[in-house]
Amino acid sequence: MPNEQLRRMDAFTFPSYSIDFATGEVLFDYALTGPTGEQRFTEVITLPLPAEPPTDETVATLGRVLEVLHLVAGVSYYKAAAPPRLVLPAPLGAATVDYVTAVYTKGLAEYAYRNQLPHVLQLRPEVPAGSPEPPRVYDDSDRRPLSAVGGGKDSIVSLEALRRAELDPVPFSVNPNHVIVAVNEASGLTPLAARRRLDPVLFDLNAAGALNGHIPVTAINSLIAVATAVLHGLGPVVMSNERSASDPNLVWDGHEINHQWSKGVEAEGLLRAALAEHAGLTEPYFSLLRSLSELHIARLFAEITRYDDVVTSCNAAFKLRDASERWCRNCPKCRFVFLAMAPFMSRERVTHIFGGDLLADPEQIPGYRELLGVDGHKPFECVGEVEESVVALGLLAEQDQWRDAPVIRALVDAVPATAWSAVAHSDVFTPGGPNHIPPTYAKTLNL
Ligand SMILES: CC(=O)N[C@H]1[C@@H](OP(=O)(O)OP(=O)(O)OC[C@H]2O[C@@H](n3ccc(=O)[nH]c3=O)[C@H](O)[C@@H]2O)O[C@H](CO)[C@@H](O)[C@@H]1O[C@H](C)C(=O)N[C@@H](C)C(=O)N[C@@H](CCC(=O)O)C(=O)O
Ligand SMILES: Nc1ncnc2c1ncn2[C@@H]1O[C@H](COP(=O)(O)OP(=O)(O)OP(=O)(O)O)[C@@H](O)[C@H]1O
Repeated sequence: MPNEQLRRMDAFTFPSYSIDFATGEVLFDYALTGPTGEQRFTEVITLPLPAEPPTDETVATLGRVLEVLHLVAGVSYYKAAAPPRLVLPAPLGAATVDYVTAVYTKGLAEYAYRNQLPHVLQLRPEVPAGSPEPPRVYDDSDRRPLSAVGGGKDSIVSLEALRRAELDPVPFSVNPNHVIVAVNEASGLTPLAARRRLDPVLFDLNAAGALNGHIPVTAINSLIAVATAVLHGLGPVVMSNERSASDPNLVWDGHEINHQWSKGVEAEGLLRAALAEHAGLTEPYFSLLRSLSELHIARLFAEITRYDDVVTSCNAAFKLRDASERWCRNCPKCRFVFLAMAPFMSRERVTHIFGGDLLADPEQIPGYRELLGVDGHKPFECVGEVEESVVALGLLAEQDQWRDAPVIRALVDAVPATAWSAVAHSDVFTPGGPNHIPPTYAKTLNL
């Protein structure tokens, strides 16, 4: 569909979805519609099948989870035209409407900001009248946890904490790439995997200049994980989203713009409420690391050595095409994670993990100045707060292995005195903040 026709679409709809229990394939249909025609999309999500066919009760609960996933996964296709109307297919409860509304507004806020589409932040879905059947209650709280694995340090910390607490975690990933496969192999655990196949039409539309941008992919991964846990009779989905994921990058048009919104505690609470209301799940989903800063997580990761040859957080390694092998060593994520790990391990070890020494590369100084709050705003990446970067730099400046490094000296001189005094009493290593961690799990981190 030509781009100018796409831009005249005035509604986004969810025509249907279906699941084939012989293959695990779930087909989600979407449509951009308008006076000049419609553009259809189909996303195929393939869930791993359990050894035994699911019971009718499980099928019913799974169906409810898939109804929410159908709505949330639509963001990938909605963003191609950003029509003013979001027309939902069936009645929903208030909590579920709240979650879907937040996904399409707060979850797409960075996309709206970068494309200057303020109406997206005001989207209110059109919900058919009526109330859905109340779901059966499904208490999964005491079953084996499904531990989401993204290939980076955070989920490794969680997986090892769950293993150490003998909670017998099952690693799970969506579209596990070479990094995630390597991390799972290093763990020695047997993982579960789901597949997502985006409609190739979207790539054609992108190539023809369709609107594009950041989406709340963690919301999609999370619901696929919950669906997998229900289908396999497993317990809570354990995520590894840190405290700072809840903090916005900036405010635009009166709205917080948060690159990581669907990793934040607000998204976590809204999803839990929607799953309780629509699917009857009592303890479906939480982040084990919610009360920790990225720097604290990096310190916990430094105690684990079996993943040094595989751990990778760089987003370049997760592109669908032309992915990098591991760390690109020239992006905000690489810069931040290197800075966060360096204080807690030898310079040789962190250089080995990254395949190079970012703090020996003067070309990284401009990017580090952004992370330290000296220039610009916090990058639109999954990076820690400015305070965390300043604390990490301060720790390095006191270490013999780093104190005289030219890049460290340049950065220490660039950070203003006000920033140093602000972190003098930092709580970066003090767990805190709202979280939904069940008591059984809270003690697994041995904090
Ligand atoms: C890996 C990455 O950063 N991808 C973003 C990038 O996509 P790009 O075009 O460079 O390549 P691909 O990832 O191969 O995607 C090709 C196009 O496909 C569409 N698409 C892809 C995945 C999906 O779930 N939905 C999609 O619509 C999209 O149009 C792509 O252009 O730039 C894109 C445009 O800005 C982003 O949409 C891609 O973001 C991915 C969904 C992605 O996986 N991003 C994660 C690295 C990410 O953003 N992680 C955040 C989590 C934030 C959250 O709240 O969930 C983080 O680490 O903080
Ligand atoms: N492909 C995926 N499948 C399932 N869960 C994922 C996937 N990618 C990321 N996640 C989960 O989403 C959350 C956010 O991902 P993120 O990339 O921040 O985590 P990570 O890769 O474990 O750590 P890091 O922040 O060091 O990259 C984490 O809980 C992670 O486990």
